[in-house]
Amino acid sequence: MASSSSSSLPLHICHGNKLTTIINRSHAVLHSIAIAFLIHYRVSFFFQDPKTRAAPAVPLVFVFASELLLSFIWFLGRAYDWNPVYRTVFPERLPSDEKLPPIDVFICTTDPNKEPTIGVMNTLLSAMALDYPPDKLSVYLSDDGGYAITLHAMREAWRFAKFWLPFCRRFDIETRCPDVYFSRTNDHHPESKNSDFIEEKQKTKEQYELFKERVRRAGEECKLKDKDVRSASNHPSCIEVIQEDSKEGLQEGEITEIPLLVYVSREKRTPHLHHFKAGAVNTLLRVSAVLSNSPYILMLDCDMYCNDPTSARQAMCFHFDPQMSPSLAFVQFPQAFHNISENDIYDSELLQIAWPGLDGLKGPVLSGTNFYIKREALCCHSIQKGMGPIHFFLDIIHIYFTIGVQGSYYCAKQADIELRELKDSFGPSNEFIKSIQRDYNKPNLNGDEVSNMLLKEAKVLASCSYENHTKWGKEASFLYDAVAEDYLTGFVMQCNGWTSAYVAPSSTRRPQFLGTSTTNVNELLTQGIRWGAGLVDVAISRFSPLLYGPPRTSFLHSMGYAELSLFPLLYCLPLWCFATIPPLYLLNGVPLYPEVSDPYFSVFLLIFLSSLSKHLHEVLKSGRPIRKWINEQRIWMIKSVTCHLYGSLDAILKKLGLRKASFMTTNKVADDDQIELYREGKFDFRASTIFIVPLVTIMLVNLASVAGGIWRMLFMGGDWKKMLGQVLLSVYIIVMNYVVIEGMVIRRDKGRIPLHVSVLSFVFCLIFLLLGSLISNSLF
Ligand SMILES: O=c1ccn([C@@H]2O[C@H](COP(=O)(O)OP(=O)(O)O[C@H]3O[C@H](CO)[C@@H](O)[C@H](O)[C@H]3O)[C@@H](O)[C@H]2O)c(=O)[nH]1
Ligand SMILES: [Mn+2]
Repeated sequence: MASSSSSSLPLHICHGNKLTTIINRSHAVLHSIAIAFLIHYRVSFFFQDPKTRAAPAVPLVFVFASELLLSFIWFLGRAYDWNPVYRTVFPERLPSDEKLPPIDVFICTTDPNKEPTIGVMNTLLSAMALDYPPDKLSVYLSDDGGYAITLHAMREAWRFAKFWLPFCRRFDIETRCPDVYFSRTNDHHPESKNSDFIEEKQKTKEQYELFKERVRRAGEECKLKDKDVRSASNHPSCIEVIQEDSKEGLQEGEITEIPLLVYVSREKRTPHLHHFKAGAVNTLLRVSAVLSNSPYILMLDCDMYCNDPTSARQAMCFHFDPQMSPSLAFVQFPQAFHNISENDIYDSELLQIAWPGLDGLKGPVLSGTNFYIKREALCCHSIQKGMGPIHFFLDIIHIYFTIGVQGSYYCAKQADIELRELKDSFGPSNEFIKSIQRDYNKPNLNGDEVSNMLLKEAKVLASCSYENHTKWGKEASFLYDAVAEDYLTGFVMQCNGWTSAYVAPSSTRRPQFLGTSTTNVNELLTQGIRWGAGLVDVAISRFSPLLYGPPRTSFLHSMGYAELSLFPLLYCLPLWCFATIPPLYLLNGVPLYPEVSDPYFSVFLLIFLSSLSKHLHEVLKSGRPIRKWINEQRIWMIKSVTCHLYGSLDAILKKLGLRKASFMTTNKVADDDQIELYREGKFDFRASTIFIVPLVTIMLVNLASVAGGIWRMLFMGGDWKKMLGQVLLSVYIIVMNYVVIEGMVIRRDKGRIPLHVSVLSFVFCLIFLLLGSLISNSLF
């Protein structure tokens, strides 16, 4: 609990759920006992006389290893159940606007072909229209491709903002992303019948249409220009403060307060590593430090618009809490999406169990977007309490800069040493070093000398060689050691003593941010490779949570982080094993599980049902239907055997120096027939063969095994009691992934599985079963 400075009422409250915690902990105890029995059963098998064993040891080694891995990852995940907390905020209790601190908003974009410019501008406009004093808001757009269209569209967006912002403010509009607002057919605004409102709305809408048309036209012109002048991976830095070029559009005497708007395209040269989004954000961190230097930063992906304009005030409820604020690095809001269909076949709506779970331990994971972070925490990572040594150095630097050579010799010399140290960490820019100490500083950027000097400095800070031989990306700012820069940076900050908070919207509030999710198999799994690789990058790096976490952060907190970083790897191995080895032995009539009459059979069944029902409980508790549970199970299996395998491999190969890091940006453009398939709830199997072939092959292997197994029981005197475990496992796989069979043999539409993919998979399945049977028979 916290109390506001102006009243005794709390700005936010934090609550747990005792009953759920009791259920979770009891479940964990029972499940652990069952796992202990399982381990006992398997271990005693290996102590049996090899001549009298019912099954060969080799497949059982794989199966047992998989069972151990699954148990281990299950154990790590218990950290989320330990003490999940939920938070409620009361932004209306915040002190008056004058006391609110300034905020810089960072938005990243990289490729207008995958990230439509109008969408990016909508994100930008929604951020400019946040319910926050406009003079305390600065919006930066990082354009990693350096495209002329983006800069051009930004100037247009600025012009449109002169209509959009006053309209939103005057009528207190809730939906401040213009595209979403104007595409709604019914307006529930209390003044929707008021003629004044109708007129203003119509006028603003016309301006919006004009704005879109100008951007569209500019897009066509710029396409030609961009082609011959520059390339996305090779261009100089370009920084522009977008501001008034004419009085056009403004009525007599009308002044609109518009946040500072800055276009930043960092320099890119081919041999220089640019570190993708992390590199872009670090550039923004430096550039904004000399232009506005706000103590708080809101980070947004270009496809994540502000859906609740009060999110900044919600975040401030924590930053204004005197108890929490000194160590609080960031407030994270959930990643929710606007384009998810009702049946959500790709399980895009993230069930964020880890976030409240970690929030109750020390703080949730940083999710890359939708968070308000303290500049100091991001920039320096180390936590400075009161007059720590860094503050002392900074004070000396301050004296050095203010009194210069006339200062005492001692101070100057001491400052020299410290200045050199700071430059070693943060690079050679004096302006930047000064900004570390200086508070908020929004210069008047109206073409005067100061602004020219600052813009020149900003360009230096955005050059591709600026970070050479500094601590950028290594010890300060967004770290470069993993493609999941967000997860890694948040973890290291928390290991350095910072905390964080997670705020899901309460039932009466709207989601604070809404983004675009993947709506086809190819994008889903391509993104899954990057996420998988990014997380495993961390698991096998010097920051591996179980090794790096304790004693910097609690063991439970490290366990939670370890679960996230290890799950792609630790699920893909056992799932591949269960999808192939038990069915292969089922086909050959060799039991790998105890027979039905054996009491240990119930142990296996119990563990299986206990995991499923725990998951079902989580889904139902969050208010989702059973269908969500099925989707989650299915997508978990599909991702494990495809993208998480490739992602883990990618991370391992990078570690061995056999591959370079890459970041495939998600495509935010969807074509009509793809959207139609998605709305109908049909899988779009027009995806890379490397994704579909494993799925189809596994399905064929399991189908063949169940059919072969039943044949054996019926006609070859097989004992069903011994094989039931394997039959159940394969049937479960088949039932949960029925969509694959449907895509292979039933569907006739465009999104079905192409014949050649089925044929190729059939060949793989045949090879696996033949070779596998040969080997398994020779093992006896
Ligand atoms: O070289 C690059 C590559 C990407 N981006 C931007 O990074 C953002 C995220 O990229 P996207 O392709 O949309 O990836 P997602 O998988 O949707 O993003 C999720 O995963 C990322 C980590 O992989 C996080 O950084 C994001 O915040 C999180 O939303 C977008 O705004 C991009 O424009 C850059 O600025 N430069
Ligand atoms: Mn995205």
